Amino acid sequence: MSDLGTTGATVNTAKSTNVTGAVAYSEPAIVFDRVSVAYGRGKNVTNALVDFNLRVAQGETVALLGPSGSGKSTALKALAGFARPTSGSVKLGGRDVTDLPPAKRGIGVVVQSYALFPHMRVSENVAFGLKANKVPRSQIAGRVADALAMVGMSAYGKRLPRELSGGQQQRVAIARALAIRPKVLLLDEPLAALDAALRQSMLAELQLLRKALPDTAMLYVTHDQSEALALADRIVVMRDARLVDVDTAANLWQRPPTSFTAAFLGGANLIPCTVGRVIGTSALITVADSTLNAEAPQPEVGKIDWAPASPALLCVRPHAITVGSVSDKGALRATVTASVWRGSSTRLTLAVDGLPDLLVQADVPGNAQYELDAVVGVKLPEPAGVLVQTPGGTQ
Ligand SMILES: Nc1ncnc2c1ncn2[C@@H]1O[C@H](COP(=O)(O)OP(=O)(O)OP(=O)(O)O)[C@@H](O)[C@H]1O
Repeated sequence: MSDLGTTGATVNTAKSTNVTGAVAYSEPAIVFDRVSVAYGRGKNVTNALVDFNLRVAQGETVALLGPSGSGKSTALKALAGFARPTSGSVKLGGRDVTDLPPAKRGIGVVVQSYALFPHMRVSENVAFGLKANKVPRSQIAGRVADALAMVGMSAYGKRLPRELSGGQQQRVAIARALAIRPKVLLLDEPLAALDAALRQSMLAELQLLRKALPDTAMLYVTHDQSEALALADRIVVMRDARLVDVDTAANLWQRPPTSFTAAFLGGANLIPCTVGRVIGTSALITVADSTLNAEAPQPEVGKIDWAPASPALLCVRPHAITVGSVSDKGALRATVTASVWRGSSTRLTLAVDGLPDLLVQADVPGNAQYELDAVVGVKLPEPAGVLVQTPGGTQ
């Protein structure tokens, strides 16, 4: 497990230079300190979050990414005050808020089913938080108009929530949270209710917003990796109530620390291989009797022993695989077991000779016409991919 989430002093603490030129370190905007949350009691207890550590710097966007039920929303609820930790603490701007009621935490929250005030018009809903936060009356109309424009809802200010579609209501909820320009903004699957085109434009809006509010920390729950990749400075990958990995999107993508993250982020192929000679961060490996080069990464903290003759997994993205003739130099012989056209590419599922119990996924450009059971040649890139430890780290 990567523990960058617990080493926030070096990774997450915002640094600024004050007027005297001295470097000042400010408190992280968000701290989870060994937070656990359990629902129910006795035999019916669900450990929804276990020993969760994370620091989010001021102005940083962190995405919580993981499969359904992995504890993402629970982490967010613990911070917002909607779920009480059974142990551990949460801090906002250095202040322990574990025992504060939600309304006193001063954070903007958008959840998937956020209920707007049904009797208030859209503009009144958005203005509500501004009034509660004592924004001068003269600024309210302008701030409401700005917030509605950000979510493409300028024309709907006079409507009641029941006169809007679900997606439109959610956009108003986002506008309402944004209008108060909170230091911490929590978003739980905020785009899930929107159709694909709207989701894209809202993603772009949220990116702009991120730039427009450089001091606001955002914690963004999603199970959609493309949202996490588009928005987050860092991604937390969660599984079974625990943090599995945390790092920048680029690092998690290029050098996944765990097989779970490799598979979850981008659906990588994890091909069993045997490690040979390792020099620095390069390794010779054997895959189905072929000897190939691979990257043997080292984490920033700790060290992986890529021991010679030990088993490992070779992480190869589907788009990095080339499919051609079986007679191509260095090609592995494979049989096409499925072919699905996806518009700009075709996803081939391949049974590769010498790799039993594994189907390799390859994305080839365009609408490639391959017959089922066709024999093809599969070439891995150079280097062939990145080594990932087998689950449990057995070497
Ligand atoms: N109020 C509750 N009472 C009992 N169990 C709950 C409650 N809320 C969540 N859980 C359970 O806690 C676990 C974590 O749920 P959580 O909603 O945090 O997951 P998630 O990763 O956000 O999932 P999703 O992506 O489906 O929203 C799940 O097993 C869920 O069934």
